[in-house]
Parts: sequence; C-alpha cells; structure tokens
Amino acid sequence: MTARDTIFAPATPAGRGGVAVLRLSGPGAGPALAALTRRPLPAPRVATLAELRDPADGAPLDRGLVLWFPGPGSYTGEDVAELHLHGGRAVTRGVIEALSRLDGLRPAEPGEFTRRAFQAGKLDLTEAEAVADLVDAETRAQRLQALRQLGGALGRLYEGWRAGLMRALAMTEAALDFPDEGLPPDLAAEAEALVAEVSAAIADHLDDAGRGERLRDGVHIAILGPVNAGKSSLLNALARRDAAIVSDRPGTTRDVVEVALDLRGFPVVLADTAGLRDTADEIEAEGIRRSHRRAAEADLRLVIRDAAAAAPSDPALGPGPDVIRVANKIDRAPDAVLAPDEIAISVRSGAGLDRLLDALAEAVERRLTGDGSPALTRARHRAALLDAADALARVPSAPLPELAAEDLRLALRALGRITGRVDVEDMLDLLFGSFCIGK
Ligand SMILES: Nc1nc2c(ncn2[C@@H]2O[C@H](COP(=O)(O)OP(=O)(O)OP(=O)(O)O)[C@@H](O)[C@H]2O)c(=O)[nH]1
Ligand SMILES: [K+]
Ligand SMILES: [Mg+2]
Repeated sequence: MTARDTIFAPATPAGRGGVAVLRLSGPGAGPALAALTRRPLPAPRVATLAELRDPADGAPLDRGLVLWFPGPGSYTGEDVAELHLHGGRAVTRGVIEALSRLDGLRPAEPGEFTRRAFQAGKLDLTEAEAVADLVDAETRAQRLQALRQLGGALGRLYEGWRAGLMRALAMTEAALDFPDEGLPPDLAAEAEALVAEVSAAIADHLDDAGRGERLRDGVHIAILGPVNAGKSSLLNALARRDAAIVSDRPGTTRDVVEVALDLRGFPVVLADTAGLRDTADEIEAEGIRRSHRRAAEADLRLVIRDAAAAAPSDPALGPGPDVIRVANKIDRAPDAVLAPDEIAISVRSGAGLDRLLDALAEAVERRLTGDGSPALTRARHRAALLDAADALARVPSAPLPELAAEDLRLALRALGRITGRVDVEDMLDLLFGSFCIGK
C-alpha cells in the first residue's frame, strides 16, 4: 500500500446555513482532528462537542460536534473525520484554510469520497451511481429507485448473471483442459442451460421499455391538439407558472416549450406544442412539424380539443394506448358530447383538472413500474448489456469450444464493466478450485 493523500471537502452546500459538515478521509484525518481539537481522538462514531482551533496559531475557529470513524469501517474504508460546524462562510473558510496548511491534506476532487469507497470495495459502480442519483433525486419515485440501487439490488442482479456465466465458462474451459476425456455430457448441458438462462434474463431486462432510465430522466408527455384548444393554458396550469404564452390568437405557440414536473411523486417532462392546422405560414408550418416529431417521440400523448369543436381529424391525434384525450373549455360548453375515454376539463375554472392529474399519474406509473424487479437505470448499463447479449448469442453456435469460451469471456467482461468487477481470471481460479471434474 502506498501512502495516500488525505482529502477534505464540505459535505453540505456552500453559503449560510444552520450546520455545515466538513469531511476528511485518509491517513491524515486522525492527526488533523487531534490537531484541530488539541486532544486525543474521541471515541469512534460518537458525536463529541469540541473547541476547534487553528493548529498553526491557536486562533479559535468554531465550537461544534466532531465524529471519528476509524477505517476500514467507514464510508471510504479509510480513516474518516467529520466536523459539524456552524454554517457560516467565515467559519467554513477558516477551517478549510487551517486544514490546507496541514501536511498531506488537500481539497477533494468531485466524487472522490465515493471513488475511494468504490476502490475500497465498499460500493460497486451501480451503487456509486445510485449515490449520485440519490443526491439528484427530485421525486419520491426517483428516491425509491436510487435507494434500491444503493442497497445493491441492481448490482446483485448483474453479479448473479456473472456468477452463472462464470460457471458456464469454467465448464467450457474444463473441456479444453481435458480434451481426451471431453466434457461429461451433463456438464455440457448445464453450461448450455446457464447461457440460455442468462441470455433470456438479459433480454427481458433490456426489453423493459427504458423504465428505469425514464424514472431518472422523466416520462415525456406531449400536449397536442388543434390551435386554440388551450394547450399552453393547460401546460401553465399544470406547471403552476406562465411557462408558455397564451392568447386568443390561433397559432400562438411555435416552439416546443418543456417543463419538468413532479407529478404525484413521478418525474415527468411536459411539452407544449404548436397547434395542428393547415397553414401557409412557413414558421408556423415548421412549428407543426416539430409538434409531429414530438408526438412520435413522447412516451404519452395528451390530446386536447375545444369541447365545443369536433374531435380533431389529424391522425397524430387519434386514440391509442399511450393517449389521454381531453375536452377543454367545458365552462363554455357544459352540454358537449364526449367520447367515453375523454376527460372533460376547464383550465379556466379548474374543473376536471384533478381527474386529469389522476389519469396522468396512473399512466405514468404504469409506464414506470414493471414487475417490481430492479430496472435498468443508465445508458451505460444498456450498452454493456447489449455487448454481453451479442457475445452470448454467438455461444450456442460456436464452431469450437475455444471460441465459445472467448465469447463467454467477452460477455463476462461486459457485465463486469457495469459493476466495476472485471477480475475474470481471479474468479475463474476460485471457481476452478472448487470445481470437481475428476482431476
Ligand atoms: N373559456 C375558456 N377559455 C379557455 C380555456 N382554456 C384556455 N382558454 C382560452 O383559449 C385561448 C387559447 O388558449 P391557448 O392556451 O393559447 O391555446 P393553445 O392551444 O396553446 O393555442 P395555440 O398555441 O395557438 O395552438 C386563450 O384565450 C385562453 O385564455 C378554458 O378552459 N375555458
Ligand atoms: K392560442
Ligand atoms: Mg399554445
């Protein structure tokens, strides 16, 4: 082991606040804490009140709680100290300056605490990503997904597949090592079954329609309809602010206007679009092309019409599985005839908006919750899983066991990239050790 820098950084946002937490990690954390408090280290993991003074000149810095987490039982696996300071700029700056003057201490790079935790084997990469997701989570559903991933659910799923493939590889390699005897037929069958099982599981996981990624980024909902139906008015009502221009002039909206929302705990990105109609205006026509594009890309389409007008004839506005249909302005047309699936609303009076929100939330939830198994959450994972699936697809028809083994290795390496465990050879040694094939 080489001696490492000791890093420190505020764990709370800069600026004024009740409490600011400063964290230190590395071999110098203990000596630094002792130097600041001028006493022996406190009992591990017990919040202890202490006077903090500048080790250089004894100038008082703050009075606050300090915590001591000796490695390896800490977040980073190293010695960690935490200072709970009064949350003022001068206090934090003073302590940071004092720490900077100590030998072997330096400010942490972004993500460096979690990076050290990963290197110490405290977290796999999916869990490290979950830490970032949890910090960024803005809705209840995002928080729950990140917590599940942080708990290792996703990493365990991928590691489970890796273990299965590792076994299949060990069996295939055994056939190479003992060519005279050949692989006992039951082992060959088991290896084949393992590969088929993992391939099917990966295909299922890839096929979940981007559920987890959607939960991170938001479900995309496009508001579509004829001019003046009240699309922009509805966007503003749902966003509770004047995000889009509303006017009684048909063709007001030209550009797509997006608003990110927390919809009953689910993240959505709502897009207002240009009203659909035949037009000679070039700019409006471009806006309408963008509406059509948005309609095609959206996860859900919210199609809105004026209740007093006929249902729109544009095929982009027809019914469909991902369409929610709305008749607006019922304040002006209380006796309007509605289709069975249409929700009557008035953006002006607020009537029906709760029912619309219920319907939207239900559609979004359906889109986001699959069978409850951990969802694929990142494009990075998807790319690696596609690589693994490609390699596995070649295994059953490999003309030589050497080539099957090579493809299994490729698949293992791809899966290992997701969790950050790429030690195929080590694991193979271990497996071989426990693997009884008669020699
Ligand atoms: N009476 C009534 N008027 C409404 C209602 N909702 C919107 N409006 C009015 O309808 C007109 C058009 O509203 P917009 O929100 O601009 O309609 P739009 O669908 O975005 O129109 P374009 O962008 O031109 O396609 C405005 O004058 C709104 O005030 C409603 O529920 N009742
Ligand atoms: K309008
Ligand atoms: Mg508009």
